[in-house]
Amino acid sequence: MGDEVEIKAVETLAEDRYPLRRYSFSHRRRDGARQDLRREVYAIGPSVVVLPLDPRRSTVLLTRQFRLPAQVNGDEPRLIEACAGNIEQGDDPTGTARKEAEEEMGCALRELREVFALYMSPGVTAEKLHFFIAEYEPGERSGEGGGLREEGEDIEVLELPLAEAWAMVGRGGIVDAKTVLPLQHLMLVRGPGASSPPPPAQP
Ligand SMILES: Nc1nc2c(ncn2[C@@H]2O[C@H](COP(=O)(O)OP(=O)(O)O[C@H]3O[C@H](CO)[C@@H](O)[C@H](O)[C@@H]3O)[C@@H](O)[C@H]2O)c(=O)[nH]1
Ligand SMILES: [Mg+2]
Repeated sequence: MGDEVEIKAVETLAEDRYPLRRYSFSHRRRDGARQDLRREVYAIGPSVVVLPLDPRRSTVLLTRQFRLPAQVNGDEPRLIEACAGNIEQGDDPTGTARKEAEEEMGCALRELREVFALYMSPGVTAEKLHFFIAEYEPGERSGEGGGLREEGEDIEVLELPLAEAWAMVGRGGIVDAKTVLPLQHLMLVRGPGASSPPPPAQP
């Protein structure tokens, strides 16, 4: 990078859950000219996304929770999502994936495998998401899930056949990118799996 980017000033515009910072900087354009710019960055640290799969029945565990930005947009606000959470200082991605799966879905994870780490909105936020595929057993629950009530979480747990979850993406029933990506990954690497739907089961 060399002298391509020079940060000149950083202001914190807001600091509640995460800091919102304004950077004044100059950078070198491809034609060699220097340009001064100001950009705001929502300084969210790394997070995890975890999609648990029962490989025998080809089902996945998902969550449903209220999301204010969808409400503000006039969309259905109770979004179906893969379990996700921010990595707290001192924690690592794998530990956070296990903790979030327990808190949000009451799910004890077996095999846990990171498949990719992606920026979801790099024009706006520094947040990078570590995506995990995990395995779970339908009978093994560590708790009720639901999230942390004291933090305002009210999370419903859904168990769906992978093929049905993927069909919902096509119908617009799943509109969250961090959920579509691991579902698509599973469809690519293993296909829909079990051909007959599993019996209804509470995860
Ligand atoms: N006080 C306060 N609390 C907040 C705010 N926003 C969220 N929270 C609380 O902070 C916790 C966030 O829970 P996580 O499980 O860590 O995050 P998430 O809401 O599931 O969102 C995850 O996915 C997003 C992508 O879709 C990510 O952008 C996000 O960083 C995180 O990884 C929840 O208890 C929520 O109520 C806020 O503005 N103020
Ligand atoms: Mg969460």
